[in-house]
Amino acid sequence: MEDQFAYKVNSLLSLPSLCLAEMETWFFIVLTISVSLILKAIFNLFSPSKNLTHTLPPGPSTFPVIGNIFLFTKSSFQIEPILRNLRQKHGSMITLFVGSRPAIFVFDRTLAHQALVQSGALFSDRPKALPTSKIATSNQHNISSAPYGPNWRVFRRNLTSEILHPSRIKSYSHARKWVLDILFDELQSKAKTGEPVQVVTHFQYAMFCLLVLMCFGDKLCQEQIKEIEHVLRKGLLNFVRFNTLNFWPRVTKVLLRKRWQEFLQQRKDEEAVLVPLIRARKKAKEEKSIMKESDGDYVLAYVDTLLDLELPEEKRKLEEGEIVSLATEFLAAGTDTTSTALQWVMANLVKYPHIRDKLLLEIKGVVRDGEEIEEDDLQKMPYLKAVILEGLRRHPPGHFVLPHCVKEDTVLGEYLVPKNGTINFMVAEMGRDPKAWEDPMAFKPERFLKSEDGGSGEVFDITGSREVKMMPFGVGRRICPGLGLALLHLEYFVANLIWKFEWKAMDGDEISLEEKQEFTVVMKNPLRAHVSPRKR
Ligand code: HEM
Repeated sequence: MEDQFAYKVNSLLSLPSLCLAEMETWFFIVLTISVSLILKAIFNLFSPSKNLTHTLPPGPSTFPVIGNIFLFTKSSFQIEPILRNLRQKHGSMITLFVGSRPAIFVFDRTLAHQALVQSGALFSDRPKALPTSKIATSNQHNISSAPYGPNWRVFRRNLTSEILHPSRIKSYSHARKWVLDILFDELQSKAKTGEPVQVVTHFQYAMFCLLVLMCFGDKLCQEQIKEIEHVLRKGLLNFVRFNTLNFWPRVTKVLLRKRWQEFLQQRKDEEAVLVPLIRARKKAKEEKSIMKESDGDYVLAYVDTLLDLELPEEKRKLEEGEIVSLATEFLAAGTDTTSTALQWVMANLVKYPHIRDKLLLEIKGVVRDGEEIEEDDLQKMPYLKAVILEGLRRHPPGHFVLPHCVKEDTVLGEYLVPKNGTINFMVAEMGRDPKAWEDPMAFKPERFLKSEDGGSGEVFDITGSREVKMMPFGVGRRICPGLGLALLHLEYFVANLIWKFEWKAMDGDEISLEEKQEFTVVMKNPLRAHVSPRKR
């Protein structure tokens, strides 16, 4: 997730991913720059650090200047199996070179705990933004890209205490109901046609509506929401193309001028749809026409809190562009991650009727026929929680965290983590580690049930504070601040979708769990199912 969608899981490696068709241009670029870089690169490669007692983790041999050249033809998702192979040869910490900068990858759960939890203060920094990210994040003025320091603390505390605090989250329950009704209407009208429904776009739209309301307060009309969604999605879809501009910006500004213009236009388009909403909120605030909390319809919006925020070091309020960056981060971070997880969970429930039936039985034990599922009811559904956790373990929406870095050369395990590199953690691999999970590729929610609920497990701590067994939200100081909200959204929507509708796989259609990288790691064959209102 690192432009305004800093969250983009595709960017997790911070690698410019280039398609083969562009290789000619890139060879030309490489040649043009090689003379000036060669001395620097050789210097970096042979003396990556002043620390003489530890070496970098092992990895494949590199080309001077350009590092592991094969990286330039791969997306981050394609690099995952390469890293897996390298692990057989080199062990659980690997170094790849992106240009002359080392990028370290960690498979080991204990080392992840050591770095991110036990030595959290050392490993919580973010790398310097690449040129496109610098523009999109208003020079690292959002939570996910801000360096570990006072600004990050203020941004993050504002989000967690003002918007994501459990009592505040509760105050958005009417929004969840509103969005659930929109989703039900869409599914019902599709169900009437008798055709199978491809659910993912409906899930994405539902999550987006919810986040827009939390961000801007007002229930916008659906056309307006669709317009914002369209603009932001365009940016997401072009993300890899725009990322290539970072490879050698001075050269790409000449050779890929049109693409730069397209990128800058994208940012302008985002400002064009979001700035009027921010200004409207500001005006209402100035006119004191926003209703008080005691009024029934009042909702505090994320943007309201940003208008009040003061940057501790610069001692000034946020500029409009910075608010745009923080708002787009909020919308992007909370939408595709959650809708991807929702799709994976629903796919498993459609694929495995015995799990679906067990969940339905649990819901029936809590809610009577004809009644709605209230949010408080979710607390009485341990199997539902186990289904969601199993979904996040087996299918984490991001297979890496966002790149971390250290401010000073540091040692992790037996290796050096240098300050001029990045470090990332193999999220999906950890959740599928056979040493931590029996039969790890199977979908078995029971592994998360406590013994009193008929399972063998203990209370599972997803924050990994004592031990890392899986980390779909990251762990430590940079752990996803939206964790609680995401879990609530997943529980609420899964429970209601199972309660209101019957779900059936299409005749003869095996549900495939193959993966594909988009913004998150999604189903290669999106879930299509027969959906019909449940008869009671
Ligand atoms: C299933 C849903 C979600 C998943 C799997 C997820 C996962 C993650 C992961 C893996 C990280 C990176 C942690 C790291 O770099 O160490 C992250 C960061 C972040 N997430 Fe989420 N996330 C989800 C939902 C949300 C929601 C709903 C929001 C907000 C509304 C949110 C806001 C953020 C922010 C702001 C960061 C950056 C934190 C920082 O750098 O301090 N996420 N998330």
